Amino acid sequence: MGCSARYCLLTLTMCLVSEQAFGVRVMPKRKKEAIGTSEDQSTSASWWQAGTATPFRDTLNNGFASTHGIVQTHPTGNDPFSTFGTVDSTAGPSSNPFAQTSGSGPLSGTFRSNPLPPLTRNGNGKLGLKHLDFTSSATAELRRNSALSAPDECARACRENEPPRICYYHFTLEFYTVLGAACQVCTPNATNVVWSHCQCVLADGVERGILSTNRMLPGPSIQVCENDKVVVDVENHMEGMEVTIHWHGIWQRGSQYYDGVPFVTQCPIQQGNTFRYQWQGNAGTHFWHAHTGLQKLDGLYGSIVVRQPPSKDPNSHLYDYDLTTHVMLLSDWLHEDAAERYPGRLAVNTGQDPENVLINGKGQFRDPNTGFMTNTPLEVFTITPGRRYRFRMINAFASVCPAQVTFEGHNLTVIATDGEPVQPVQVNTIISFSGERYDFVIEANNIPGAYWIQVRGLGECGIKRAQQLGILRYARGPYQPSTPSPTYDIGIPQGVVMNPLDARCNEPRNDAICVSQLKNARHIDPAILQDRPDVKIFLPFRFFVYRPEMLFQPNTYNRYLVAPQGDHVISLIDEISYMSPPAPLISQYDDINPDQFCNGDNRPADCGQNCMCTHKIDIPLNAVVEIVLVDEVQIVNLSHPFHLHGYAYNVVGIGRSPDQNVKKINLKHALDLDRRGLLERHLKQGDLPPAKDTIAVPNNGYVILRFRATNPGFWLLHCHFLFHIVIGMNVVLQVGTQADLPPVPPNFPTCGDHLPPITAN
Ligand SMILES: CC(=O)NCCc1ccc(O)c(O)c1
Repeated sequence: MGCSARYCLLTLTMCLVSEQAFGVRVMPKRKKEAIGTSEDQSTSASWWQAGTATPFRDTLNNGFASTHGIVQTHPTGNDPFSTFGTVDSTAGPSSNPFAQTSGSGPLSGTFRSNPLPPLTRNGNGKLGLKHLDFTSSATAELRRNSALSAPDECARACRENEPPRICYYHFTLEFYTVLGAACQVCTPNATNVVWSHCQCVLADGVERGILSTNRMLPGPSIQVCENDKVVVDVENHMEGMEVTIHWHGIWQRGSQYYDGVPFVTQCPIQQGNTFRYQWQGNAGTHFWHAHTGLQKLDGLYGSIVVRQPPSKDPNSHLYDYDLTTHVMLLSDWLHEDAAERYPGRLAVNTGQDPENVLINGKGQFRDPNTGFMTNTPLEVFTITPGRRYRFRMINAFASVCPAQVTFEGHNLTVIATDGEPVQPVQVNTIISFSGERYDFVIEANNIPGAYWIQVRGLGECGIKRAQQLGILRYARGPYQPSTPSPTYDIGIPQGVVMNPLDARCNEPRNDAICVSQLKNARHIDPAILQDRPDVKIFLPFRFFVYRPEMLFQPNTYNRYLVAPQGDHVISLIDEISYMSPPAPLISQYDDINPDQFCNGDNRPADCGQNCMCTHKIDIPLNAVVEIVLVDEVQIVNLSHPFHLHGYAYNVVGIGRSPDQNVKKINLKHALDLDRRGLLERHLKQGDLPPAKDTIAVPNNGYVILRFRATNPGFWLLHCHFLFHIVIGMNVVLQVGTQADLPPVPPNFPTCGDHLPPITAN
């Protein structure tokens, strides 16, 4: 019964499963013993009942999810409904459920003996040792080195004068499965942070192969305090695959070689190898993801939260809680490997638009053909009446769809974007693009109950009407919202929108707020606002559309993407399509043939319309840099989000052509507008352009960014849409020279071509 070729209705699957892994429902008491968690566990039995979208538990009151603990910014308040109490200096070890197994306090700086959940029993009632095997390498490292702190010790309230920690993580990357056999052993019961108690990945209830980190989706969350050192051992067990991990939003000052860009800052990590990343985090909401190939879209991502003492956050007075569980990672989701969509097909499953959207890896899916809906758990965020909560939203989409987030019955006060604080603005809906983060405060000031959270995929996602729901639940209130579930077409009213798609940013309006209208909550280097920057770079970008006869000429093998309408395209920035060099710029610069490099001023001879080379622009250290990104994409209605590694830049202007006669903006027109002083720049005394590291260039428009190039390195600037990266929408900014960079650590892996002389027998 029940299983179509492509997916199983979870109800049926889980009914089967429950017979094997029983106890969950039939013998709740034994289940309780077996899993050794809080009594609330038994409620989880109800979630697979057919036909309902009942979320089965709340993320605050669960057992092992307590690795999340609770991080509170103001140690005076106590959340009366939290099971584990709040983390504050007076709470001592008991605030940390793992710490209960030992005697030393959380500030001792030494690793305590038992970082693992208690041993579990398997279905036969025997002790299952699986968990020990699973985390053995992490455990071993932590045991060996007493200077290291475990992930749950690092996810804490931050205070001034506390010594920094060294926070250790071990990521095991594997091929894995949604609804795999692990789901016969257990059902996940929480938003897991670092180690999942249960290795069953449910996603949206549709079976598929994925790539996973520690058998979790999303992968582990890294939550630390500013000045902590983060150490992540990435162990690659994806057969036949290489990988790098990029720490999106982390500036990597002094650790430039750990930025995770293949062939720019490192050789990719080979199968069977472990690569140790070490960095110190700048404060804010960030995330990590694979930067190689299409792996991110198959599941290799997770959140990063770098907290500060409240005294250092200009908006800390606006919220009472900054919980480890109130991270909201949005991802788009396919029901097949991403590689099925690249270079792309002409007949079935065309284009690159996702089937679904996930919130923290959770969601449900409605089969458009049968109308059946899976009933996997939705994400639930629990709040207490009267309190104000900081939410940290991460757009980890890979496709071109913007994500629109709306909370039923609650305003959102935006207080930060891409990790950088802004002066608070109140909105009802946030539209975000791949790579962006928005932090907002929600006050639990409505009638205690359960409220819908709606995340709609816009743009191309409108074709499949991809959306996902979550629940904002008042503690001790009902689990199920009283209103009908919002649909794609009849959703929660959007109200005032952060980041409107029309990008009308330079006129008064009360229905929307553009990013360029946000005000930085921090001081701005006056040099940023000077009339003339030291370096000014116009970067137009577009697609090149191949004629098939050109693309499929015998003995040529140019890359391409089959776009939704069937065009075969590559990406161009300043008429160049980025190609990776054969070895990393940062560690093996001299191994690279200088002819490999190019830029607008140095185009290789006879480089045609599809010019492919390693696009690199040199920038003097400490220069004030202005970049004008100009959307030259014809026809399609896309806004491309550009991400810069190594920096947060100031967004000094967003706009479209003021010239009514111009149908399509291009480089020539943008240069002309600039000469006439008609490009929008907020550089007046007292202007406070917000700092970001990812910004959408409006369709048929431009964005102007500025930064002072104080961080030397090789920094990728690129469209964050995954399929645009692989067809070349990237450029490397080389800031300073090799002499300005720290040397790579000893035995840094090397790679490159192997082309020895051909020997005759
Ligand atoms: C004429 C033209 O520029 N065609 C490109 C269309 C395109 C390319 C890539 C995408 O991801 C997409 O959605 C659409």
